[in-house]
Amino acid sequence: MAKPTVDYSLYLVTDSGLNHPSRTLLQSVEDSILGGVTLVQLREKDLDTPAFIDLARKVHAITKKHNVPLLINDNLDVAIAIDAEGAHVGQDDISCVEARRLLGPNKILGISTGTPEEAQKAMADGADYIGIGTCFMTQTKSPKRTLGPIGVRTILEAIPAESELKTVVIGGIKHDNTRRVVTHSAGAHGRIVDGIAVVTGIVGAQDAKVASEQLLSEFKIGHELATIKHQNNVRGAVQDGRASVEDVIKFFPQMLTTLREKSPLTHHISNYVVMNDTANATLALGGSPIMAPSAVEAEDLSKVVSSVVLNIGTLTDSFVDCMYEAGKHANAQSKPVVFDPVGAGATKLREETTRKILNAMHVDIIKGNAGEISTIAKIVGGGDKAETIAMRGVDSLGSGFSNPAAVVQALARREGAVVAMTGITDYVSDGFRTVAIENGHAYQGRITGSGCMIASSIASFAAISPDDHFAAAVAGILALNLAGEHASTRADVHGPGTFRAAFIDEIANLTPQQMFNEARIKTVTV
Ligand SMILES: Nc1ncnc2c1ncn2[C@@H]1O[C@H](COP(=O)(O)OP(=O)(O)OP(=O)(O)O)[C@@H](O)[C@H]1O
Ligand SMILES: Cc1ncsc1CCO
Repeated sequence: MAKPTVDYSLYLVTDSGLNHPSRTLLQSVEDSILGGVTLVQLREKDLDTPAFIDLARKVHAITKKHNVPLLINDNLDVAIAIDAEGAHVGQDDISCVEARRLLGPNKILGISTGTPEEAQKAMADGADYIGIGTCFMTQTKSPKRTLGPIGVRTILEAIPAESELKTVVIGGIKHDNTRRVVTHSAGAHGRIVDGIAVVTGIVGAQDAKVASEQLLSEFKIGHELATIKHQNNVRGAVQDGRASVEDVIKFFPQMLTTLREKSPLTHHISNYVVMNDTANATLALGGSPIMAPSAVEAEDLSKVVSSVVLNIGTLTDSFVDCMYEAGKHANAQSKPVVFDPVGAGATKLREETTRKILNAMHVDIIKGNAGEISTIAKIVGGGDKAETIAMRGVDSLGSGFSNPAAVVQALARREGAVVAMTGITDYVSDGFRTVAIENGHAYQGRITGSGCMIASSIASFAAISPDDHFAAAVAGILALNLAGEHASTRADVHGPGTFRAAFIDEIANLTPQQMFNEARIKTVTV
């Protein structure tokens, strides 16, 4: 028989130990197929071969009835005995070459991979597909390190665009992270995972049919979004409906007026150093802050706030737990998330936390100084050849990137986010529109938290500009830079201390018209 064509979209991997107590494994398998599962793998680590064969025959009867291929985990004898459609092997099991020899050319063969090298070897050794994982921590495996969508992307990018090798992602995939995993792991050359492999999310569910329906629907949405993102990147042009930079600037006075009328509430998980200043800057601008670092209230808050700021300045485990919760709920409710990776390059903990946050949620706007942005470029990779900018503590050292506009534009495209990089000149890009903002005053660099206040200002503008976060980021920076300029010329400002107070005053005094008249913003063509 010829090798069956396989739809990898929703791949059920069974585990008797995790099956919901109210259902038998056979019931879960059938329910999941009725809910849309397209491929089944029978994984039984503790059964001897005769018992495994017995169970496999029963499962096979169900999968055959519904025309869904069945693969057997690890035990090739079982796969051959029941004439399953194929097998899946791990890195420590029988080799891929040997498995192919035993199965013959017309059976489906998959192998688990966790590195680009393993993926390339699987391709050379004749695998049909690879399982890429572990993506997130799971009940079934406790790996030393999880890949996250960023790690999955690195593996996808190691597979040549023309290769027919199929890919599924595995490890902790649930309906509420599927969309993000699929979109965020999509490779620069356009490769998107062909499917999601799920264990607990299906067999552990009381209703495996409903769980499968939800997962399949999320996978399809994620796949479509990833395809659109790739097409936009390839097109490389301003997308239809995206306002030009000139039009964006013309609209700034109206944006400030709207912000003051609506006074959007922003959930801040910020640092101890700047918490008071960022709250006051938000109020002075016209927004409304709530500083709430407990994970316990993050879900409740997500229902009432209009945007979220995540700032890792004074990092503790409990702050980070709250960031995951707040980010997850904000994503689910389409509320913009602004990420301020304070000091990201300064220590391993900050770099790892930055990686985890980028993996755990979709960040709409990334705001950082050159050192922080260079660390993120290093984490997410992708060949934009960003130089490494050193940091000392939370401050960026040196004169910055040789081509800062190219760095922010490349990072924005790669992350599908708006990237704002502060410094003497600030750069903002959504991957298509890239600007340099010349406003601002050196005094801002002499007080702590002026970058953090900018993240708050961006979040207030993002709340009233849900369809254009690029406009929000530029407006957010401009507003505070104008306030910095105005404060610096005041007769009562004699140094950083008096500047700090005057700065808050001038944020409040800013007029909508100044947002247009005094803007020194230019488009940069990369
Ligand atoms: N010399 C300068 N001239 C003009 N503007 C400046 C200057 N230094 C800083 N700024 C402005 O200060 C703001 C904060 O930028 P900066 O890069 O200093 O942030 P940061 O290092 O993240 O700050 P922090 O960590 O203290 O919050 C930006 O809007 C930037 O334009
Ligand atoms: C100085 C400092 N240290 C941790 S956070 C912070 C404020 C600047 O972000």
